[in-house]
Amino acid sequence: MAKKTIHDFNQMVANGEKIVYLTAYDYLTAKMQEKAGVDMILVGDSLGMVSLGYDTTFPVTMDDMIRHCQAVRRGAPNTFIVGDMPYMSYQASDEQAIANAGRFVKEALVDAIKLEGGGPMIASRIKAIQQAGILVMGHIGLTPQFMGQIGGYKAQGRSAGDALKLVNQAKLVEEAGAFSILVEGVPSAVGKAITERAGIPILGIGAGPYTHGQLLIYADMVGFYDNFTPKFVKKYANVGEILTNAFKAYADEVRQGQFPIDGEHTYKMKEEEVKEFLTLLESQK
Ligand SMILES: Nc1nc(=O)c2c([nH]1)NC[C@@H]1CN(c3ccc(C(=O)N[C@@H](CCC(=O)O)C(=O)O)cc3)CN21
Ligand SMILES: CC(C)C(=O)C(=O)O
Ligand SMILES: [Mg+2]
Repeated sequence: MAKKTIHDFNQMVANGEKIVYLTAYDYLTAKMQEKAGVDMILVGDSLGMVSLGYDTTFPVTMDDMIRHCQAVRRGAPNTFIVGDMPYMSYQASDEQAIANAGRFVKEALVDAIKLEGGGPMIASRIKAIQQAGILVMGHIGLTPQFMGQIGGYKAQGRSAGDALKLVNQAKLVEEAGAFSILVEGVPSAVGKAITERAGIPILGIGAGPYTHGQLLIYADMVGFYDNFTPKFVKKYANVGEILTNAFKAYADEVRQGQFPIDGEHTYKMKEEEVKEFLTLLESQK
């Protein structure tokens, strides 16, 4: 299937078709997701937590993101890929934001970038990157790069006043030129209000069923990442358990000499070569 474009995503919204969005961080996973027909892949800075083992997304660097976006691109050459701008790769200035967004496109051939926030400074960054010719996805609600100010990974927009602020942030991000917005960790009523008022595709993660599409962290929905599981995750498989059992079975068989089996998992040598080999060994004594 041909790679989808923003026109396809806008058409899907017009037709009432949901947009399927998942994160991926490596070649193998991206390949499976493309095969499964996922519409859009996010190489999230959750990479830092899910693949690199940090407790937060803060330590993730541009070089980390570029390397993993390249791997995902190789695995999913025909899927729309969004690169997530890591902490401090766009905050300092519009110029810094354009330069780093440009690296994602130039070095990893992503289709769009995403950045967190809904205030006037972020609106300026979105406008600058968009005017440089790059598609920008906004990200509001539970924004992990603001976790210090939020006070942890907590749902947002749970009071009437905070909910209204999020609706207004979505407007600001859309007006700044974002082609789509990801809304994370908000009550369904807030996801619904933002979606109904938007002129661009609204994607949700933990934002209820009314958004134009859904995102999950792939490692959560297959039961791979187990440090914590957000409330909004549904587990579709238990890959962590399957892999752990496979590793245990391998360990047992190696220890008991049951693996490898000679003749099955081994290289063969012609009979005459073995004979000559033994003679050579003998004559070397
Ligand atoms: N593996 C993984 N999945 C994610 O969804 C995710 C990441 N990592 N890393 C970056 C952010 C952090 N996110 C998180 C992390 C934790 C909760 C969580 O545990 N929430 C609790 C309490 C919510 C509250 O206090 O309001 C929950 O029960 O959902 C939610 C989103 C979403 N993102
Ligand atoms: C949690 C999602 C929205 C994200 O930004 C990421 O995967 O980094
Ligand atoms: Mg992120």
